[in-house]
Amino acid sequence: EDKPVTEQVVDTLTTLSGGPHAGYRANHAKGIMVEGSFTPSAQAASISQAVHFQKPTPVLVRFSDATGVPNIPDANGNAFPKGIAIRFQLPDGTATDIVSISVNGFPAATPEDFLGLLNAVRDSQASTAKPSPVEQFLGTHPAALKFVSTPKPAPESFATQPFFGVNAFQFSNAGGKKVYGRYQIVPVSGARYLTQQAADKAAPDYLMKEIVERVQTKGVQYKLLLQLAEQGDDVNNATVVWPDSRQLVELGTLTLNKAVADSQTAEKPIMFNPLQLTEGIAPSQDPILLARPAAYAVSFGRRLAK
Ligand code: HEM
Repeated sequence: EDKPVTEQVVDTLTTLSGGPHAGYRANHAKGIMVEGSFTPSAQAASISQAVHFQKPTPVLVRFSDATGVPNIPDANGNAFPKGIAIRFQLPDGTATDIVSISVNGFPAATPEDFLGLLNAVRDSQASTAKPSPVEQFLGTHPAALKFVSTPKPAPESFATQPFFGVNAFQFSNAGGKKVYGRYQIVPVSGARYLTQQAADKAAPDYLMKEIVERVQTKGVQYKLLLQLAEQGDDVNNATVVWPDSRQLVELGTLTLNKAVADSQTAEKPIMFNPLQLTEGIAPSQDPILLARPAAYAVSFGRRLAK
C-alpha cells in the first residue's frame, strides 16, 4: 500500500468498527467530556517548568471507551482499554494534553506492528484458518499477547479507574535538569471494579451517565503521578513496563466538578493530541508516541469532513 501506516491504521480501525461512522472518532468513538481544574503539588516545579506545574489551571477531560463503535456498551469486552484525555488550558491561551489508557503498556512497539495486530484481527473475522491470523500474530508477538490477555475488569465508575500514560516524555525544570517519566492518573477514592456478574447486568451507558452525575454532586479527584525512569530503562518502547519499584513523584491533583453542556456536539471539533506539549515537556523518541498525531489527524479530518 502507498498510504502512510498511520492512515492504514485508521482505515482498519474503521473497518473493525463496522464504519465509517460519520462525525465520530475512528477509535475511542464513545466518550463524555467534563471540566475542572489541576492544582500542582509543591514538588511539581522541581520536575518541570511547564506553567501548569507552577499554578492551578482549568482542564477539559474526555473519558472514552475503546473501538470506533459509537454506541458500544460500556461493559462490553471490546470497550477496553478505557481512555482519558486531559487538556490543560494555559494562561496564554495555548493548551497541552495528556492522552492515556487504563492499561499499563501497549501491544506494539511500532505503528507497523500495531497495524499488523489490527489487520490480523480483521482478517480473522472471515477466516477459517487454524491457527487464525490473530492467533498466528499473538504467537509471534509476546507484547501483543500480554496486552490482550491482561485482565480488563469493568470499573464501578471512571472515577475508580487508574490510567497510564504508557509513552515516556522528557521533563525539564527551570534549572535545566532533565528526567524521563511516564504519567499515572490514580483515583483518590481508590481503584474499584464490578464483579463479572454486575458487569453483565450493567446498563449500556452506565459509565458515561454516572460520571456526569458524580462530577456535579461529589466531585471526582485523581492524583497525577510521574513514574521516573532509571538509568537503563527503555524510554522509547511502550511495550516495556518499568518495574513498580521506580520512584513515583506526585505532580498534582486533578479535580473534576463540572459537566459539559451537549458533550456530543462539543467533542467533535476537538482533537486531543499527546504531542501538544508546552515548554518543560518534550517527547521521547518512542515510535508509537511519534505516530499518534498523524493517525489522530486523519481521524479528525474525516470527522470534520462534510
Ligand atoms: C500507533 C499507535 C496509536 C494509534 C495509531 C492510535 C489511533 C487513535 C485514533 C485514530 C484515535 C482517534 C483520534 C481522534 O479522532 O481525535 C485515537 C484516540 C485515542 N487514543 Fe490512540 N492510538 C495509538 C496509541 C495510543 C496510545 C499509546 C494511547 C494511550 C496511552 C492511546 C489512547 C487514546 C485515547 C485515550 C484516545 C481518545 C482521545 C479522545 O478522547 O479524543 N492511543 N487513537
